Amino acid sequence: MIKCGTSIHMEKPFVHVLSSHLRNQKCDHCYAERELLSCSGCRYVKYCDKSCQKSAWSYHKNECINLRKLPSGKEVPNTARLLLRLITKLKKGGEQEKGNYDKNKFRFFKDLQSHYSQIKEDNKRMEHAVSLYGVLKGFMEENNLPNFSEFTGIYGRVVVNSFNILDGDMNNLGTGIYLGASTIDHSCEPNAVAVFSGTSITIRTIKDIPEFKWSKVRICYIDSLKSTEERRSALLEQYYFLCDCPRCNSLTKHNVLEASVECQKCFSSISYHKGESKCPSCSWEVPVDFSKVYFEVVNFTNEQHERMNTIAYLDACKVCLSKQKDILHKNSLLYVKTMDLAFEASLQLNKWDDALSLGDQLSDGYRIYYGNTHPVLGLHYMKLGKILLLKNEFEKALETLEKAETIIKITHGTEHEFYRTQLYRLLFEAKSAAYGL
Ligand SMILES: C[S@@+](CC[C@H](N)C(=O)[O-])C[C@H]1O[C@@H](n2cnc3c(N)ncnc32)[C@H](O)[C@@H]1O
Repeated sequence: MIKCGTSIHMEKPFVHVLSSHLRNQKCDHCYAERELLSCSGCRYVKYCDKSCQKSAWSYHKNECINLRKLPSGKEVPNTARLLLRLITKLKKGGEQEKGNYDKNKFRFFKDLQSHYSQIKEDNKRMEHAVSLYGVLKGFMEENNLPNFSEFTGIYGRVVVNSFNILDGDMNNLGTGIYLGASTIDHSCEPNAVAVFSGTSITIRTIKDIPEFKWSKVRICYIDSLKSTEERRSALLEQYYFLCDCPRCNSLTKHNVLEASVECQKCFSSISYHKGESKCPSCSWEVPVDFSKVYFEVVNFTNEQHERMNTIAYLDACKVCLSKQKDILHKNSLLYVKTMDLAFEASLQLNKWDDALSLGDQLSDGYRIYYGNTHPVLGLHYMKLGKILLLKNEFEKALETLEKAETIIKITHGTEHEFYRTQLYRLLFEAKSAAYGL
């Protein structure tokens, strides 16, 4: 038995690339945020010190020559840089590099799934591949560039096996390929999670795994705050498989709650979208004319969510929430998604009272859709704890931060920098203030 909160795999990236929007803030090699020195060759990438620059030279040297020619202010797409590094590495012996995922089990880059035939049939992906091939042609000598068919195989392996490299706060920092970790399949009800220290990946169990086998480890490839239909179509579109995990397959509590309405007598959930029209708890019957107002609310909310694709507006969220009141159940997906947007918007506006009341309810929604031991839930409690500290509500802050600690100890571990620096500091502050130390 492997207990939850165990690190079962650690690995450095086979290749990685820092997102270009962060190149003036973070070291291109270790992703640390310090004072940076530009590479004297290209002036495009920056490092925190000479040692990082030296370590990065093996994969930067080739791109450096090309980045020098780049007109100032022009950016190279992240995937193009990743591919450039990858192709160069494969040419220089990387094909023989093994990525272990167990003591005696390993894979080479060629062993990664490419979904070659599906990619060839996928117009969107083929357009992307053609445009990246064009960028690389401008960057590489022709004899170093694989032919287009070989390139499509490499491109397929990249899109199917890449990990988003995240910081402790779950902000996206870059993209990496990890040969060993890429063996792990997906489940919408995962038993493991990937966390990062700089560019290194760690896979940690978030549930106990009896009779541990690698083939039983599952991480979640996508955001869980989605309906079964949305998750399945995202996985099919991006990874070319139809998910048949327990959450997708059965009538689990999420499945029932996804599109549920609120019983107007006892506030239980009624799985209206799935055809239920009677409250399973008190037998209250949904009125016949209910569907008109239900679909009006659902359509209105969906339109607003689409408008808030890049930025959430607190006022718009509040209008949605007031329309949803007494119609959608508090744990229905659309309600939770609206709360999620409203919470983010209130943080952006420093509206702490709004954030606290939204955040409290949102915790329950997160527990349902992300599960009890997910980094998103741990970070959420941390955000609430910080606000409570700001508002001098020290005892509540401590209680909330302890909830964060219980989760982050499992998902990140106490050795993770995020725990040691950020969470530990907040806990110390809350304890000192709560006990008057
Ligand atoms: C990163 S790879 C995972 C390892 C892969 N199974 C392998 O053997 O290389 C991602 C691919 O694995 C397959 N896969 C992952 N999770 C799956 C699941 N739950 N059901 C079916 N196929 C899955 C899909 O083909 C997907 O594109």
